[in-house]
Amino acid sequence: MSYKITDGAKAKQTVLSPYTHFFTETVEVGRISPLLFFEAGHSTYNHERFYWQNADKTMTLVGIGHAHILMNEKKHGRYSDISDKWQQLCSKLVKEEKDMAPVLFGGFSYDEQNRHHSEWNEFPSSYFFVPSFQLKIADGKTLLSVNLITDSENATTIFDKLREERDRLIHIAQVEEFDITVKNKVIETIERGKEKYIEAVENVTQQIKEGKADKVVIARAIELEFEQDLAATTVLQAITNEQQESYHFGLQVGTSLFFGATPERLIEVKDGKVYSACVAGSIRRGKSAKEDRELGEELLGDPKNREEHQHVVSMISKVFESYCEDVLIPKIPKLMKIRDIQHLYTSVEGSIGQQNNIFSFVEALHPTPALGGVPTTVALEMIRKHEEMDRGYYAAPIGWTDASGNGEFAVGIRSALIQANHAYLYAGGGIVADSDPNEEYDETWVKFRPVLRSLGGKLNG
Ligand SMILES: C=C(O[C@@H]1C=C(C(=O)O)C=C[C@H]1O)C(=O)O
Ligand SMILES: [Mg+2]
Repeated sequence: MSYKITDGAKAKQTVLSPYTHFFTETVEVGRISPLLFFEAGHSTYNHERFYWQNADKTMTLVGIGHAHILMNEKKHGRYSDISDKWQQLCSKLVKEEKDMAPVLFGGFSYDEQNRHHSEWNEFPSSYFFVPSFQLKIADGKTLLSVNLITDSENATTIFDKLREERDRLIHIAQVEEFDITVKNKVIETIERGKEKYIEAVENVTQQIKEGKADKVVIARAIELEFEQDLAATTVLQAITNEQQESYHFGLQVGTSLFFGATPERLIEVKDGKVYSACVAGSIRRGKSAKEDRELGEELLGDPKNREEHQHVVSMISKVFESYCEDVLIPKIPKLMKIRDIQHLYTSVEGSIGQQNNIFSFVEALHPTPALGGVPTTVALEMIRKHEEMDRGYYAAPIGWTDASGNGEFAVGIRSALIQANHAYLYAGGGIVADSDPNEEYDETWVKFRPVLRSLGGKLNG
């Protein structure tokens, strides 16, 4: 058996047998740039990598190679399926290490009941993997782990080879140069179904006025074609420089890369505490500090945006009230200012109840009314009917968990999918009774900006 166990999303998952063991070894190393480590995996593990950095930069994770893939195409029970499989894997851990560092990284599609033939064909309903080589920068330490999940009798020999490979990757990351000056050249920008989008917003607004729903988030996509194929590391490098105060993520599935810079946390579990965030309601940044402050005040006092926001607060509060103790949610939103946009923001925290793990929170929360609507089921029906696209992993949970149950999922907005020389960008907005289609259209352009700029595209709107 070689240490490259699988090949892309279509590969078989290793079958767990009574003889399967999950071997892991973590060493502390000198400083390594996470992006250079990601790049070091380029030639051998081109389609088997992930990148993650949380918004306050206290957790950076890079994964290279597939030690094990967990995925499913389930319409029901997909969260507990991944959770159970991860628990099973963890029960195979050979517990020689003090520090159980291995993580499971991946995501879920937005709507498992609304998949079309689209650019998302390579993405299953759920897709996670344990990387063979994992870089984790947290608590002032740079840790490198090697993970091997196997029932082979030759595990020791395989693991020795993996250690050699680890050293080779570290060496490349520390020594080789990486050209960050590459400029992508856009040769075409296609707005997909602009009229359809406007119509969808009008239609949904009308139905909200008729009392059929309170809020529905409608999204659209633009497609860019480039002169040359895009390189994953270059794209990630650009996005991390774009929007500093956000989560930066990249997930390779098949030949695609899903990446973005999202300001929105879905759920974090950390040592018995849980955190979420309500991010909804938007206005642009001002050209001067004064105008910026005025726009912020306008947003805080605007009934339409406050309504968009309050729906999110109510729903997340309900989930926290029933899943947690010591729930803490401020009564009034604050402003979250990021490079191109200001949002209304309310923090949410609680203490985790015993029965619940991170996947039960993901299941209970996704989609919040920030990306779905109120009532959720009605909103999802309207999205399926009017949006007429496959959101894929856009607006969906993406993140990681570890063997001790800690982890974090962000909402995959301000994001795009990349395939060869094409990029597909997605953005939407919360529609309520007072929404105006043209203003919503403009708001999506502001939300396209960070990803668009990182790819070298032209900014409209
Ligand atoms: C739908 C998106 O963002 C969501 C919609 C917002 C709004 O309409 O004000 C704000 C933040 C997010 O909850 C997106 O970025 O695509
Ligand atoms: Mg909005």
